[in-house]
Amino acid sequence: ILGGSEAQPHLRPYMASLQLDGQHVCGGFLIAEQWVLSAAHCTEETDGKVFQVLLGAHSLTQPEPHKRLYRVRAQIPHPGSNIHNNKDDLLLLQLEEKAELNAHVQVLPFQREDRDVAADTVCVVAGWGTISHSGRRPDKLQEVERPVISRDLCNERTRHDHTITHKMMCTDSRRKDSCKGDSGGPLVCGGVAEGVVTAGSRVCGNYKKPAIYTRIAPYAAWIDGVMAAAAG
Ligand SMILES: O=C(O)c1[nH]c2ccc(F)cc2c1NC(=O)[C@H]1C[C@@H]1c1ccccc1
Repeated sequence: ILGGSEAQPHLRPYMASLQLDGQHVCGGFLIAEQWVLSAAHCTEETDGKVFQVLLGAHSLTQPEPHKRLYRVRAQIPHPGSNIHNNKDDLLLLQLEEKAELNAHVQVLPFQREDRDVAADTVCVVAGWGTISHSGRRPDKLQEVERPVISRDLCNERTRHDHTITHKMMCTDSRRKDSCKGDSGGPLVCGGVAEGVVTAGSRVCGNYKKPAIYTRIAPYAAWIDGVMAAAAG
């Protein structure tokens, strides 16, 4: 997160850190007791290794009550996701067991109504991603408020040049922005997850390259289907 501030500890109890060998790779968030939603690109370059999911954390390194690392039973990227673009950039992770819910570990509801969030709506994005252009990594969860920008503005030639589909949304990236390592985390508007930070590599903090999120509502049926099928 560029230009943000340290989150109030455990006030975003849905936040997840996707880790490989104890290292934070991407964000994610709890959408059900046994399910975390993140971004499919985060599984690139992991040569088939399976993530572990840290829940209940504020600091990535310090011992904290209710902080717990969960094994992942299954990682399911959206079938339409691919390495060439940001399309369908979603990843579902089934935890080995149901997460123990408490004040520090809670599910975040996601938007099911497929309607664009109005431009200028102020949303919040949080994560343990880079906090400086030099790539400094925070130990504690960061957050920043960002206004939604219209798809038309985001699709202008000098911005994302008509690559933003109706299943994506954008926020202003002037100075304050999500960045590498924040991918997979939720864009929260009015207490509901409306988007997931896309994990395609992109410059951060440059107003000419707005942040891109996968809208969640268009994928509600896919998410429900995967969770129902796995429940058996
Ligand atoms: O965050 C992303 O957009 C993104 N997309 C990817 C694709 C492949 C892939 F193997 C990883 C990623 C990845 N995350 C990262 O590189 C994370 C490791 C870096 C990081 C940044 C800040 C703080 C801690 C760690």
